[in-house]
Amino acid sequence: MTIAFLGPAATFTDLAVRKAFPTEDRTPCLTIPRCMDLVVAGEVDLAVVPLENALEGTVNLTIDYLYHEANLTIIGEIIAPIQQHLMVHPDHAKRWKEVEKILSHPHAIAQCHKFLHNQFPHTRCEQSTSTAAAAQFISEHPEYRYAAIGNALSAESYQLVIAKENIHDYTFNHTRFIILSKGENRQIDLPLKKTQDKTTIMVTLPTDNPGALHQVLSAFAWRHINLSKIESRPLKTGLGNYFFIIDIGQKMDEVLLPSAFKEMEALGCKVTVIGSYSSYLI
Ligand SMILES: O=C(O)C(=O)Cc1ccccc1
Repeated sequence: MTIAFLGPAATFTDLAVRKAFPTEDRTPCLTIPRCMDLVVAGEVDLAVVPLENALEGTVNLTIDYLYHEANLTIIGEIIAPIQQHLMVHPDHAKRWKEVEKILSHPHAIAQCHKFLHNQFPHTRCEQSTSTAAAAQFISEHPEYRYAAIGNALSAESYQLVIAKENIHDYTFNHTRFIILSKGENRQIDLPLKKTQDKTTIMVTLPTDNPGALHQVLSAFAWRHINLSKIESRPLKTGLGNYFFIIDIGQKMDEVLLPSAFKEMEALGCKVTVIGSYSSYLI
């Protein structure tokens, strides 16, 4: 089996893939959409992409590409702890406080916002395609006095020195990664701790039915179905037009969830199940 992930080697996504699929082949990709495209095209079996971070929230690109472009199924979820470190080229290890620029993935920069604001108030941050891409750039360009933010494996893989450990602003820093597959739901069993079952749906509301969102929530509430997340994203058809992503705290069944979805469709909602899967913790 081959698994696409946001590369290069040693990203946080790569760490999750190595833990979840220790013996499978891995294909690094430059972007999250590229990971999904490879699954759609049948060039790889699965993709693992970040979906949500505890500090920074949803990875909008992942949700939006899933809704608008890539018809894929979520077959599993991996929740991984995230520790961000500041790293520099060994040539600059002693004078790391004088770096001129800090590179990283936008989510990693956002997770360290307070640290950067307090310790590097005059240093520019620049987005890179991933944390490991930032580390790789720094490794290949000792002539620049730059730093990268990323994990310990990327420091080791690209021969960088960790100048400051654990620079993320809040201790409880976790990221949810989803495992995507083409076609029907397929069962996977990962060598990790299984924590809960989930079903994720995407819902659009009717435009001519005031109170529809309340009624959607009622369809779950009176059945005692637990929701762990609801979020709106723009439909990209005009201001005020949204779709909703809803995480339900149980697997798809024969009766309860189908009856809730039928009730929502009777209100004029469009309901798409994008996965019913187990969540695993690293
Ligand atoms: O850039 C990476 O290493 C990624 O895998 C994306 C990411 C960035 C920050 C936190 C979690 C995942």
